[in-house]
Amino acid sequence: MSDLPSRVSEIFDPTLWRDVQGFDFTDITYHRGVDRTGPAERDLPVVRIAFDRPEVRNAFRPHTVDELYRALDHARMTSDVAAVILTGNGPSPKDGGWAFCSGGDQRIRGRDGYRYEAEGADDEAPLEQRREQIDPARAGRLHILEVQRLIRTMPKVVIAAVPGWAAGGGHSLNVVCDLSIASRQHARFMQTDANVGSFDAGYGSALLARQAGDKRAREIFFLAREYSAEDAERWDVVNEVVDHQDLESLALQYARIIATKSPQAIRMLKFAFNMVDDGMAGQQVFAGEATRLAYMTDEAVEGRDAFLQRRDPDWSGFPYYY
Ligand SMILES: CC(C)(COP(=O)(O)OP(=O)(O)OC[C@H]1O[C@@H](n2cnc3c(N)ncnc32)[C@H](O)[C@@H]1OP(=O)(O)O)[C@@H](O)C(=O)NCCC(=O)NCCSC(=O)c1cc(O)c2ccccc2c1O
Repeated sequence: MSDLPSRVSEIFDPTLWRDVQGFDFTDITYHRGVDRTGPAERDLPVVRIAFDRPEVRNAFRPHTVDELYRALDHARMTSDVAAVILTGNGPSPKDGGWAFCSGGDQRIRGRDGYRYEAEGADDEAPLEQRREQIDPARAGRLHILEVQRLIRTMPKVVIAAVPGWAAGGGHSLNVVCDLSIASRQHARFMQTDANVGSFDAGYGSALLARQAGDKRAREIFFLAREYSAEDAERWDVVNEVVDHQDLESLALQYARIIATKSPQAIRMLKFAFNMVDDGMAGQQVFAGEATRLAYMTDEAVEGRDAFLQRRDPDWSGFPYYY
């Protein structure tokens, strides 16, 4: 039996998870679901990835985004993982506030994007000192957009479990996830981009308009008003609202149900849902999986074998289906 992981969040149940080895993350946590009820511990087909900067409402800096990308990409390439839960640890040790993610860390935003801090920088330092800690050799980044694309194109279902604030770039991350569950007591939503002179003019706005409708999406961005979990459910920004204590268990339940379905059917469906909005890039992702299916057929094997055996392919056994 593996050791129980530490309780990274007040609503995290350590008996249901193990640490994923091989990573030394500072800004996120990464766990694999486990079933410890039987005689032998068994991995479950789900991982949990969480922002772990609760003292700043889980705002992300470039380093956070690097870690998030690595964990998601690892989950993408782990062939017995069906679903990913993306959430935020909490509450804040400073004031007890909960957050999913409050977007880019405004303290290290430069004119070219969000800036890396030098090795060993003090995360508790006051604002002026933080600016001095910025690494001048590294360009500013906006690569949360790369994370959005990874969530969108990974052949697994990504479930946002929103325990508190989803604001700015954190609001957009919720929009990009395949499914969302929100805490009745603590989840709050606000699209603050325009307050701080930023704008997610990609998925964060266009996909929101698909989900909530065009007028509502404009309202959410233009007025930047706080809205509740119940509003989010009514406006199709989340799938379900649940009591705070039950948030993670419901997310896990979603993931376990998804894992009972055909992996092939789930990835074809995810990419089919995306395709109409993702243009030729969406077609490419869907088509890649269609090619994989084709490779599994005798017809495609005949094409390959004929080439390798230096003969003409014999297609006679393969009708022109209609
Ligand atoms: C999220 C809030 C509405 C929560 O309000 P609340 O009153 O509950 O909490 P506080 O405001 O007191 O916050 C507690 C504590 O956390 C610090 N903090 C919160 N958010 C951030 C943040 N984003 N960056 C840095 N620090 C943050 C806050 O200062 C307090 O610290 P103390 O030291 O005082 O304790 C509210 O906090 C809020 O509105 N936050 C800001 C939300 C925001 O505007 N986010 C940025 C939007 S822009 C963005 O995210 C973005 C990023 C990208 O990379 C993009 C890339 C490409 C296109 C667009 C992008 C984009 O839009």
